[in-house]
Amino acid sequence: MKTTGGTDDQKRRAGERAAELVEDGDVVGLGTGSTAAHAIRAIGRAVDDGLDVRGVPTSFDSRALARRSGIPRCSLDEVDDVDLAIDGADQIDADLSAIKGGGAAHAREKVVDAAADRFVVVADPSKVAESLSRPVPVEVLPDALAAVERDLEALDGDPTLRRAERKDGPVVTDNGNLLLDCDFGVVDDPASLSTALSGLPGIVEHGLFVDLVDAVYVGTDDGVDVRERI
Ligand SMILES: O=C(CO)[C@H](O)[C@H](O)COP(=O)(O)O
Repeated sequence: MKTTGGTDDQKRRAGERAAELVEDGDVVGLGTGSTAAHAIRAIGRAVDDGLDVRGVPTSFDSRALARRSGIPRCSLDEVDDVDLAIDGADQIDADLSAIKGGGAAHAREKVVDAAADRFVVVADPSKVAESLSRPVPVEVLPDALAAVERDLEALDGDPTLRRAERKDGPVVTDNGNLLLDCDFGVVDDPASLSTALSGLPGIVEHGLFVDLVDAVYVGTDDGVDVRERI
């Protein structure tokens, strides 16, 4: 379910510009995916140069990259506050609602990103859309799979179990759960759908991020377009 429309240079520009927002003493949410990885590497270089930060990883991969980049790490329950979170997205609309979870990490991402005083999405231009229309990743307790599939269909969704690429069987998240990618077509009202999904028993977390994003940094071929929540 990864989206790969943008170039690595576009992603790098977005990630590196967002990393410049990090200030000495900050606690920073470290997002997941190829664009957030550029931010993590840039923060690591700043740590080498003396910046004092702690990173709260959002996934196994972002924790490993933070370690390799030399960023001191902590968990959310060890800090009173997250100053800034930098994370990628699979699609982002004109109101800065986003779909996340292409890397199956949206449950922890939502907890960390929502805890941040400021949440900045880093993206390439292929992620920007007028309306959300990609399938929404839904993390599900394994025992609840069939019941959640039925509930999603009742919401006019078309769920597909995400399968692993390099093994037979389903994707298992960092939290030991399964993933349904649920196609709702064009999502006319992300807030209502988000509320409906959050109310379904067996759903651990879904990938609709509504009213959470403060700014989007879109890396282009020659710079970075910044969109701030108004
Ligand atoms: O939500 C995510 C992981 O769960 C990622 O942030 C999202 O998939 C974007 O990844 P990339 O920057 O590699 O396109």
